[in-house]
Amino acid sequence: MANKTFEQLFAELQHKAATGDPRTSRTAELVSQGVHAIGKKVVEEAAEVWMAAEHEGEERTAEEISQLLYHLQVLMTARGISLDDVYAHL
Ligand SMILES: N=c1c2ncn([C@@H]3O[C@H](COP(=O)(O)OP(=O)(O)OP(=O)(O)O)[C@@H](O)[C@H]3O)c2ncn1[C@@H]1O[C@H](COP(=O)(O)O)[C@@H](O)[C@H]1O
Repeated sequence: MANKTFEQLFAELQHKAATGDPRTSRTAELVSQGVHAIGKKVVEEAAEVWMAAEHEGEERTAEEISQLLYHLQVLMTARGISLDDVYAHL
């Protein structure tokens, strides 16, 4: 049961990055920290996906994947890359 789709999350993050308060929005906080800090989170979350897939269950792995997808979307937002920009390469 999904809380939201990939596209819905991306739209929410665009709004948070533009209007969110870094004190209350994780997205606004990360975007204010910049691409370098967000990139480190992407690498960290990717490693956690790998470890979960190899050593933990499906639910834990899915949770880690959701965190990686979130941080990738934050990186896209910070760089001004749209979903269509990415879909064009799929
Ligand atoms: N999907 C997510 C999401 N996934 C992961 N995270 C963040 O990523 C963290 C998980 O990474 P870590 O375990 O490394 O957390 P941490 O150790 O506290 O991170 P550090 O500060 O130490 O780097 C979580 O604690 C969240 O802060 C997310 N933060 C927000 N969202 C969604 O994004 C939308 C906008 O959220 P806000 O910008 O916070 O309003 C909402 O729909 C949220 O549900």
